[in-house]
Amino acid sequence: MLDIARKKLIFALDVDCFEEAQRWVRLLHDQVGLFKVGKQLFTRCGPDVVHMIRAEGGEVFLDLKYHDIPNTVAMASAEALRLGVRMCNVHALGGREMMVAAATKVREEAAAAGAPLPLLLAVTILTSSTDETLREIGIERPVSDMVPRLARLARDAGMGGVVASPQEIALIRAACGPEFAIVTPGVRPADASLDDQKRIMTPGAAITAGADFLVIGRPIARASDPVAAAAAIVAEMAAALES
Ligand SMILES: O=c1ccn([C@@H]2O[C@H](COP(=O)(O)O)[C@@H](O)[C@H]2O)c(=O)[nH]1
Repeated sequence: MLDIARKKLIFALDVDCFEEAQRWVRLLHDQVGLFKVGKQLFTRCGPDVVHMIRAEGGEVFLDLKYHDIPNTVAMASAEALRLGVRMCNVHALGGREMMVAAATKVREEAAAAGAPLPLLLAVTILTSSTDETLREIGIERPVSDMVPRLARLARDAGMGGVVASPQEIALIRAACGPEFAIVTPGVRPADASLDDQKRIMTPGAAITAGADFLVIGRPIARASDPVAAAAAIVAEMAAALES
């Protein structure tokens, strides 16, 4: 069960230099299933960091959350495919036409190249957001309405899953069924700092709720012993999978 749990843990590589990213990959390679490359590291290091992780034997979630006109997002998603990432994502708030364009382009390009299809994810509502955040930008519906609504839109547009808080897993499963992938940041061990995360759950509770993958960064990166912190999270996930 520990192996299954480990494969579900994604470490957020939120660092600002290539060498530090490589140190983390080497340190945590046996503890986690994937490494997430986000805006900070990709803006600093570009595709080289993705190539490095793959050369080290790791798999990559390219978390660039594309949100632009449909053609731009489709072309950017095709570039993500060419990098050989296992997962990449767009913002569901970019709308149906944008998601259809991305999903269609990635499928066509993967088929033409004989390349494996990455898991295309749509970010629903960021885990740092609350109902109040939505009201501030003119969205009167609560997070608990918006997340399943965006998840359904993403599924119908051809996305393979969503990024959401573990708090919304039951709503997403009811809207989109058991096969639709749910990747959850906003995960905090019971004694960890929440940082800027607002809609959180513990690793065990997220697994029990049905998360397919957990994204965790600072609780591991800022621990005095990151390997032990990752191992403790994996053990908590494994215990939840067993029960
Ligand atoms: O809704 C979202 C979408 C993406 N993220 C990303 O996940 C990690 C979380 O890191 P922690 O240090 O564990 O908070 C981070 O890279 C975010 O960009 C998210 O948190 N919420």
